[in-house]
Amino acid sequence: MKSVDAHLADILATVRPLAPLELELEQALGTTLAEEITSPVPLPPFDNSAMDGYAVRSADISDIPVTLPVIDDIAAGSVEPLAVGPGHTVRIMTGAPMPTGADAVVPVEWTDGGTVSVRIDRPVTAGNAIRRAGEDVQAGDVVLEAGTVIGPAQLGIIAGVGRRRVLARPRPRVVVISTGAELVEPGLTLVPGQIWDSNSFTLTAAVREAGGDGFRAGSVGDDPSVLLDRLDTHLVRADAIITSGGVSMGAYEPVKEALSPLGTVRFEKVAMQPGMPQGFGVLGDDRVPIFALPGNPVSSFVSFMLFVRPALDKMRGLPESTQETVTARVTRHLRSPEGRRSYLRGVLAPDGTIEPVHGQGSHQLAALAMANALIVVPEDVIEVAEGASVEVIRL
Ligand SMILES: Nc1nc2c(c(=O)[nH]1)N[C@H]1C(S)=C(S)[C@@H](COP(=O)(O)OP(=O)(O)OC[C@H]3O[C@@H](n4cnc5c(N)ncnc54)[C@H](O)[C@@H]3O)O[C@H]1N2
Ligand code: MOO
Repeated sequence: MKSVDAHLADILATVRPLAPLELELEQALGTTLAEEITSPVPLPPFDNSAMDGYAVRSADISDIPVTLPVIDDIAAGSVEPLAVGPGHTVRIMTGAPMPTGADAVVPVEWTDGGTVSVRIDRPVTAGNAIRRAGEDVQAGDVVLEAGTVIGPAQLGIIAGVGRRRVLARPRPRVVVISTGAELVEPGLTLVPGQIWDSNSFTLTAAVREAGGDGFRAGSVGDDPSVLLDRLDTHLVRADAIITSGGVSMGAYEPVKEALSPLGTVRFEKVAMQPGMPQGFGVLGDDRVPIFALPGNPVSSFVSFMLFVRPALDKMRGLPESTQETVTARVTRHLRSPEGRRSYLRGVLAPDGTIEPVHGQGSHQLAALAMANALIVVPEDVIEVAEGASVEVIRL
C-alpha cells in the first residue's frame, strides 16, 4: 500500500499555484497578493488633529485659565488653507488638517466649549493631539509583501493607499460532486435503501474554510456516463474537482469506471484508516486536478484534511507546510490496524487530554461532528495505552 506521505507528495508535485489576476477589491478577500503594495503618499497624508477641540499656539496658553477668540471652524475634509495667528484659536475636528501657525490641539473637554471665544483650563505642550504626516507610512514604503493572504485589515490598507485593484492569486474554484444511487437531497423524503447526501455539504464547506470557493454540483447516481457529462459541464469553471464515493471494490463504482480509462487519474490504496481507497489525477486540456475521495463520510472528510487542503494551499500560492500537530494524553486505550496510519476522532480538552469519541467507524458522521481533533496513530503502532502521549491534529 502507498504511504500517506507518498500520496500527498504525488498530489503536491502535480498541483500548481493559480495564475494571478487583476481583482477588484470587492473580489480580493481571501486571495493571495501576487505583488508588493507600496504607498504613493505618506499616511497620514497631512498633519491632522487626533481630537475634537481647539488648534492653538501652545505658547499662548502657558498661563491658564485663558480665554481666546475662536476665529474659525475646521471640519475633517476641509481643503481651505487656514492659519492661526498669535493669541487666536480655531475649533478643529478629529481628522481635520492642522492650520498653519498652530502647534497643538486642546481637547474640547479641557475647555468651556465656546464657539465665539473659548476658555481653556489646562495647558498643552507643542505637538499635543496632532497626528503627523507619514507617522504610519512614508511615501514609497511597502505596506504588504507579495504572498500575503488578504483579510479585512489587509483590504483596508490596500484601499488606504488608494488602490482599487490588486494583482492576486484567486481563491480556487472547487466543484464538489457526490456519487451514489442511494443519495437523496436533504429536505426530500427517503424511501428504504436511501440516505441523504451529506458529503457534498461537508466538502463544499471544507473548501470554503480552506480558502477556496466551493460549488456544490449535486449528486449523480451510479452511471459513469452521467458522471462524465457532469464533469464535462463543470470542468470549464473549475480549478479543482472533488468527487466522493465510487472508488472502492464494488460492482458499481462510477468514479473509477469513468476515470480509469482516461489514463490521467490513478486509483490506489493508501495506508490509512479511514480513507484507504483514493483516486487522484488531472482532467482535460487544462489538467484540472481531481480528488476522487472515498464515500464514507468520515473517510472523505479526513481525506480532504490530509490531501485536498494542502493542495488548495499550494494553489493559493501559500508556502508548503507540514501538518501541525499538538501532543496530548489519551484518556482511553486505543487500537489501530497494523500497517495503516489511523486518524481517530477525539475531543481535545484544555487540560491536554484527548477523549476518543464513541463510534470510530468511517460511516459515523455524528461522532465526527462531536470531535474537535484527530488522533494520529502511526503505521507501526497497533495499541495505545490509556494515558499515553499521542499526536493530534486540531479540526
Ligand atoms: N470489498 C471491499 N469493500 C470495501 C473496501 C475494500 O477495500 N474492499 N473499502 C472500504 C472502504 S475503506 C471504504 S472508505 C469504502 C469506500 O467506498 P466508495 O468510495 O466506493 O464509496 P461508496 O461505496 O459509494 O460509499 C461508501 C459509503 O458511504 C456512503 N456515502 C457515499 N456518498 C455519500 C454521501 N455523499 N453522503 C453520505 N454518505 C455517502 C455510502 O452510502 C456508503 O455507505 O468502501 C469500503 N468497501
Ligand atoms: O478506509 Mo475506509 O475510508 O475506512 O472507511
